[in-house]
Amino acid sequence: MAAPVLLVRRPSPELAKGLLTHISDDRASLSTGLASQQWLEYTNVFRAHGWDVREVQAADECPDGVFIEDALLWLTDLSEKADQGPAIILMNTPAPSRAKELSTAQACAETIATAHGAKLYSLKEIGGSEAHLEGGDVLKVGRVVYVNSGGHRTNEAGICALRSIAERIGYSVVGIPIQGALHLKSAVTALPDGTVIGHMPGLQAFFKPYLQVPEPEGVAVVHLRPYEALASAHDEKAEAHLVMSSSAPRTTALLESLGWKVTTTDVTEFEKLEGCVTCLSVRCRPGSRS
Ligand SMILES: CN(C)C(=N)NCCC[C@H](N)C(=O)O
Repeated sequence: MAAPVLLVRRPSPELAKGLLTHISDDRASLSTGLASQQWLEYTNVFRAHGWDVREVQAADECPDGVFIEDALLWLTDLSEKADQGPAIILMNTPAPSRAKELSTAQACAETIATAHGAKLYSLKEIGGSEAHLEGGDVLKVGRVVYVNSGGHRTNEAGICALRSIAERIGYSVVGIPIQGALHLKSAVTALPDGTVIGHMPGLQAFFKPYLQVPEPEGVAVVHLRPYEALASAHDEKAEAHLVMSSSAPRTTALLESLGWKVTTTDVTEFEKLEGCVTCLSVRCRPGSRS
């Protein structure tokens, strides 16, 4: 894989009919025109940093189709010999209005798997039709894959199916019981040095090191670094450039004060649907500084 691949799907014209679970309903103010502009600017941040941005086939009949992270999961091979190759896993959502997203996501996953020597898995084939998992419920921190065991989009059968894949390529899978947030990555993500960041109370019990951030929108960061690397305290901060929402200026200032390079981007229209900067893409990274 020459350049890392960013899988994205453009927003549906029906975006304002997207699902809401835990936040107040401001969908009436949502502008699909502004959402399209924000989505394009989001993809341009990655293009500007050497990512190969690939569009998954549009799914205009799927209001939440832009949240492609929930449909596909990429796991770089972090096993000792790295002889298995990466895995790209088709998720299995329990949300009826999102089920139709999976067919076009699968078509893209097949293309990526062929082009990049990845093994394609279907969660449903491994765990059965009642095994549910969405990519928003998965947070990779080095060789640990944290999965939400307290939500309603992922269940135990889904976690077991994921574990049967992930352990083969060097990961351990740890369930975290998140309550009161849609996905695991609605509550926490991680800095390149392995520090987990969150905003809701009570999360520090699950993660070490942990950093409380001042805004809920500040929880989500994506690393612009083009390769997967084991989280380490010695990560070159200048190299580990982060993308985050413009809706969290105090968190941006906090992370910059700690030496992290941050690029902010507007995702307000997606935040109205409980989305964030991680949901809008699948980051397919090669395994090392290749
Ligand atoms: C990290 N997050 C939150 C995600 N990966 N997905 C957001 C999905 C939002 C959509 N309206 C829904 O309710 O499915």
